[in-house]
Amino acid sequence: MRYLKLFLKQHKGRTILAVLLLLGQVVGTLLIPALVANIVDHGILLGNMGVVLRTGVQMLAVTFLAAGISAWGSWATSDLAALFGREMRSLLLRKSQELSIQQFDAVGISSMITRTSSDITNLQRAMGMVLQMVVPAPIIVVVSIFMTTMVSPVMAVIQVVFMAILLVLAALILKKSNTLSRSIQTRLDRINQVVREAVTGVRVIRAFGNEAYEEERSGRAYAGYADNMIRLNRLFAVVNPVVWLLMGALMAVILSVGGTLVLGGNIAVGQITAVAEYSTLTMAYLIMAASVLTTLPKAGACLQRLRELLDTQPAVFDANGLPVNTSAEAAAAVEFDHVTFAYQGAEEPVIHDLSFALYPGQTTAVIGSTGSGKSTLADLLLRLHEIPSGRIMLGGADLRSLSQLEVRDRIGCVPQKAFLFSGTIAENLRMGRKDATEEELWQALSIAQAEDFVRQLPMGLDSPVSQGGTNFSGGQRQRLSIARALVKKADVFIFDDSFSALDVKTDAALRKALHQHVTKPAKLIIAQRVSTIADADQILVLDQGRLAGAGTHQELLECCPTYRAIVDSQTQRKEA
Ligand SMILES: Nc1ncnc2c1ncn2[C@@H]1O[C@H](COP(=O)(O)OP(=O)(O)OP(=O)(O)O)[C@@H](O)[C@H]1O
Repeated sequence: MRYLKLFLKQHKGRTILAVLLLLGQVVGTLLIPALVANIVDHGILLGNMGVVLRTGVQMLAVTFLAAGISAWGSWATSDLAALFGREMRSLLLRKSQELSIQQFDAVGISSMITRTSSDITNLQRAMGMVLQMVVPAPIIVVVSIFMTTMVSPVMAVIQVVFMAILLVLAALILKKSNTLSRSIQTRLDRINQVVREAVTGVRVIRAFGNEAYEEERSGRAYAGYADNMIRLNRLFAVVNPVVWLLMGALMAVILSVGGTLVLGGNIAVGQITAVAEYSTLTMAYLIMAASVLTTLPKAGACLQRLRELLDTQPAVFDANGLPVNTSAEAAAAVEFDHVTFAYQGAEEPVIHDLSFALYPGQTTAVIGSTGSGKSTLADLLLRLHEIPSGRIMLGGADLRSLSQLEVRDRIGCVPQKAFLFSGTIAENLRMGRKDATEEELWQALSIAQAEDFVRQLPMGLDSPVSQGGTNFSGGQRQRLSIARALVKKADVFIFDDSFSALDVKTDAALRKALHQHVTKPAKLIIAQRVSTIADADQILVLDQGRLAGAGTHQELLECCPTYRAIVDSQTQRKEA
């Protein structure tokens, strides 16, 4: 609700305009029955043609005016609702960028997509309908009851009784639909998840002949959703007949009582017509309002899911105002100082008391068995997680005293999974630096050993990249993602297992080019292949998050059993 209130406050002008237009529409609607009573009682019954014509023209004018205002009102409310949707989506996107990787993973990609698409669409729709159908209802009800009381208090009581029955019915349905509506969005999350997995994992599914299992799994997700929807629709299926029944009954009672009053000479015929119209109007607006209200639990559940996310405090945040404690004599580009880190819920830290430094112009390699914490190390340097103990210095400044933007601006990273965005090659390369010239892009491609294949593409730098970069091979994707990082003018480059999809020759050529052309920044190469890292200035050997050794290839061969074991395992594999 807070976000809704905030939005309405921020867009006070538009909100007031929408409400005023709705009021205009209501006034127009309420004027018609009064004019009808006038035309019947003072025109038709008295045979006064002048009144009939004048009132007829007035009715036409009011109808046209009300229709115009109503159209403008609908446009204004739809506009407001669309703006609300847009702002909520922006807020959500901003928040998803602020959350730490662990917090993001806890929400899940599928749920994030459902929240950004379906949840906000539901809210947007609900907002438009509330403004158009719920807000006018109380005014119509009050004015109708007042006007009916003026004609006959008995008929006003009849109106109130029928309204009460309708409201009780709506409340019962609302209560029942509440639980169902809440679980629908969660089931939609599940559908999103299975469909996403089935689509992105289509190759694996086919390779393993798992189509039947996937079909069964998605079938279960669809059935769960459909089951809930069917139950909800069944509930609403009784609403229409009951409503028509109530309307019919109300008309019958109003006309019978009204007829008796006319025959008794207590009221005029036209007044019954007006009361009948007021009753129809009131019931119609109440029904519309009630039908909107029945959708509110679903919108409420959506709002709750969005609030959960928007209210989450990012685990990693910028320490605004903290002095940047740069030590002037810092020689290291990066320094890990007794860093320990554990994932949430894990019993053991994944990084234990780790200390090392990266120096400008030097290449540091990290090697270790799978799961030894190599990628986590890179993530910590990018400040994707907050460290509970120790400190990481970037250019002599504690990472925590720098803004996340600055940290990521000074680091060029090639993640383990080469991911490209849909667009063109040039657009992907310019992600790190918008103003990079074509010459700089070609230079980065050349170092990344990607120049040849890009030059062979008919559209060169403007060649299209499909979502995730699936129109390129694994090795091409990796080289493009290396080039993308190199376009950035960074102090530190991280290559997280980025050479694994390259053949040994390309791997060697790439490292040679890096050595020749990327001379000033510090380079951190995470790798599995000893051949990739053997010529590094410094090699760090990780073993279950602990530093098992540090030194050059030769030094480690002599004094680090873990490194020797890795080297032996790879040489034996080659010999075998
Ligand atoms: N988001 C996460 N939540 C919980 N545990 C995680 C998460 N990411 C990694 N881990 C755990 O942390 C440990 C280290 O993972 P990490 O990815 O850093 O290893 P790695 O050395 O890079 O492995 P690989 O060479 O296979 O890429 C693993 O045991 C892994 O299960």
